[in-house]
Amino acid sequence: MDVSVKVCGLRRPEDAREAMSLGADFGGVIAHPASPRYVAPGTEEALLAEIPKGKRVWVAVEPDLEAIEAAFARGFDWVQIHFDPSGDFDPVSVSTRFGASRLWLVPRLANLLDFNEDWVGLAKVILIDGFSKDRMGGTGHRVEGESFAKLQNRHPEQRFSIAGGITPENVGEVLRSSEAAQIDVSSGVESSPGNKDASRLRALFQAVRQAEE
Ligand SMILES: O=C(O)c1ccccc1N[C@@H]1O[C@H](COP(=O)(O)O)[C@@H](O)[C@H]1O
Repeated sequence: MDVSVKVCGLRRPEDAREAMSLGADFGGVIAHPASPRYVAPGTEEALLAEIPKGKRVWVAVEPDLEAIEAAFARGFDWVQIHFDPSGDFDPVSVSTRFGASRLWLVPRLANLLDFNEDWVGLAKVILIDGFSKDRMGGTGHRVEGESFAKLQNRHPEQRFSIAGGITPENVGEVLRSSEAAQIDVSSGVESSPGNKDASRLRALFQAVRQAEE
């Protein structure tokens, strides 16, 4: 099976160029100020020049509607929203306003059993990321592959992506256990937070292609 790969947390144009040349399906740009991978809205021009149209994902934590609108206006194709399901953020109103086809949703879940069936269909992709009680994303924490596979099998009509601590070394096992068709990778291909490592990127894509055979 072909696996879609998003390389997230791109900050440097040369990292985006390398990821795209290796076959990344999506490039993610983080708009969360607390992240070491933060790229301020409006300063993404050089980065976007290296990510072809159709592959540009803007990643934010509970953004307001105006910020989402502005990200689309700057040339992003997709908006990936991390949110806390126990808080005030309403994924239904965002999906209604912008349409599910342009959204990726990332509910912050300590336990996949807390997945709310009502989220199915609200977004093109629902991303399952590793949980941390202190952080909203980019945690480096793993998701249990078998639990992800069960969730995907319960909702075959919804595309899911798995994230959290995926590295060149563990991606084969992640793909086997989760049966995921889409993965999201960030800290596992970095030399330091926010800086991608070209050799780790190459190793990641090589391992993915091997797993696809
Ligand atoms: O990377 C961040 O700092 C970040 C901050 C806020 C929201 C999302 C963030 N990153 C997302 O988390 C996944 C997994 O990262 P990792 O591989 O565990 O480091 C990453 O792909 C982004 O989508």
